[in-house]
Amino acid sequence: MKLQLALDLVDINGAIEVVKEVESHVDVVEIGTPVVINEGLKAVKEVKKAFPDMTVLADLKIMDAAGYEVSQASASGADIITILGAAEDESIKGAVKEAKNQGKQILADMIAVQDIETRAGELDQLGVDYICVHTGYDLQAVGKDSFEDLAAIKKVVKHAKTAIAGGIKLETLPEVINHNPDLIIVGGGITGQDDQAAAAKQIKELINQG
Ligand SMILES: O=C([C@H](O)CO)[C@H](O)[C@H](O)COP(=O)(O)O
Repeated sequence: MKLQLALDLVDINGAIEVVKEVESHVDVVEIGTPVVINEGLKAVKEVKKAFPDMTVLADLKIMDAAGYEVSQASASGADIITILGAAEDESIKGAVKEAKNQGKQILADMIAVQDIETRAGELDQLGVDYICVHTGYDLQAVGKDSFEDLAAIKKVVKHAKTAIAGGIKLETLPEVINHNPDLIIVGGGITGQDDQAAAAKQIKELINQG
């Protein structure tokens, strides 16, 4: 199980400062959708330039023009790029093809997918590298989580790695770990803490203990 730090509510300098604090405890750094909306792919480029050995994920949540958008994120230094699981199969295929050409990976985000199990099976066949169950901010606000969805996709996914995101904190981490996803994505559970390095360290230690 790997740990991905999601950076959503920072600017480029803020992102670099957070990564400096926590880099030895995280495996992947996510440039979150709000950061890309505010700063563009320059945010991906600058973070990758500052931390060339770090795996950087660009959370573009692609819905269309997938091959082109993957090519642009890849040129900016992203190692993993996200597409919405709800996108058309043609878009998924375009993203996977371009990522393979560039030696990059695709994470399909299942946010707002209704039939999670069926779609996860299809995405697995379409060749995405990760399938991520995700309770976004707006559903977190009404008390939802993604544990059942993770169990559902683990039943059908044969090739892709599994991931979970959305409101994961130290208190909910044991339940996440019990489900054994390949990638655990934590944003506010680290960035919202007074001591971000200590929070990341504690989370990583728990993950390593399995
Ligand atoms: O993808 C995310 C969200 O849609 C905003 O872009 C977050 O990165 C993801 O939910 C992880 O962040 P936390 O929920 O704060 O852990």
